[in-house]
Amino acid sequence: MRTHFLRYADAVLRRGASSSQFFPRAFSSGSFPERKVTILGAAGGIGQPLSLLMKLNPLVSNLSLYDIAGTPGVAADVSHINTRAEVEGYAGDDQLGKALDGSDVVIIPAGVPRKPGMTRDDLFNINAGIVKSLATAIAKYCPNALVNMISNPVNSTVPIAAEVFKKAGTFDEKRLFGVTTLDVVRAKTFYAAKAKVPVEDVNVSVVGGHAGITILPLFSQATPPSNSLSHEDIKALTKRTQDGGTEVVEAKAGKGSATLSMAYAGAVFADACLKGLNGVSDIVECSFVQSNVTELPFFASKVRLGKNGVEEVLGLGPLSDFEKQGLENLKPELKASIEKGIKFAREN
Ligand SMILES: NC(=O)C1=CN([C@@H]2O[C@H](COP(=O)(O)OP(=O)(O)OC[C@H]3O[C@@H](n4cnc5c(N)ncnc54)[C@H](O)[C@@H]3O)[C@@H](O)[C@H]2O)C=CC1
Ligand SMILES: O=C([O-])CC(=O)C(=O)O
Repeated sequence: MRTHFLRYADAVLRRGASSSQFFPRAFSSGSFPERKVTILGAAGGIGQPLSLLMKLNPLVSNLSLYDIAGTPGVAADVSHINTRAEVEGYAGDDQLGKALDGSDVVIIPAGVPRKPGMTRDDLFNINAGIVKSLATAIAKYCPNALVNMISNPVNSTVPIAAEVFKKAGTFDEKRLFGVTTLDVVRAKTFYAAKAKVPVEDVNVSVVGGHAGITILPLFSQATPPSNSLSHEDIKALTKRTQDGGTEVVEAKAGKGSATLSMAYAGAVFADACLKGLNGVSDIVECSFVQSNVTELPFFASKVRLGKNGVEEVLGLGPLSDFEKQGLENLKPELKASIEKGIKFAREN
């Protein structure tokens, strides 16, 4: 599915078109409602390219960029791009409330990234506290916003945010999302290359969580289907998708983890949330949400997005024996990560 802003970005890249030349009348900013999007961690490796991509999105009327430092520069920079969104930069704790006030969507890529040899869970000690304080501010200043959690470990940071919101009396399970879109982006890319099908036609669901074996791509349901892939091919594609983050961490050799592909994935997911809010029908993306799909309280699967956030959490569909086994294998680790997040939020 092509999004408006991706079509726009494509056109800008291919034709060098200005926004006024490119936007067909139906897509001109006047036809979309006002939407404020706030990025917490906007001066970071993900935050900066994500700020750029959200500035290109015609569904955004106000783009609020917050970090502990450095955001005025990022904001001044992207604000010169001649697209709809008005940009504000906010730095430091005392500006957090203003940054969040009136937000429709809050995207959180705040926190430390991995270095080689680390797991995502190794980030817990630092990122859990960051996420808890940011979630506390969201509960206070924009309790109705859709929250897109990028900060790792997602399998724990989403339950932390949920606990904070419950304590504040603002929790709405329809409005809290762990962003697992990068797993889907990777699965699509790797599948297309192996199955030799055009990547833009490929659809693959990725379910479970967002770390190692908890990432479970459902290649048996991939479209277009491929008869040419052996069981060994599927196993290798699954492993590569599960290890995609580590592949980037190792290639960056100490300089962080995926930032550009994550910014793309974050922009795709935020765009889907905005379309849902605006009443566009049949917007479906995978996300780590409160769920009854399995016995685990949070689980990533396909989710239909609507005017209030999650409209429907979709089931898993028919699984291959390999995927059924993968599902059973991931449950203990995912359960432990969820419980770790809940315990942290309750005790701190
Ligand atoms: N969900 C996913 O698929 C992915 C998640 N990630 C995660 O995203 C997070 C960010 O990664 P990068 O951007 O590469 O890291 P980075 O270190 O480049 O940027 C993080 C930013 O967060 C800011 N920050 C720290 N504490 C903050 C606070 N209390 N309030 C606001 N901002 C704060 C920092 O100042 C920094 O600018 C990491 O936890 C990483 O593991 C990364 C890739 C994919
Ligand atoms: O691997 C990491 O640490 C960052 C991440 O979540 C990803 O790239 O999927």
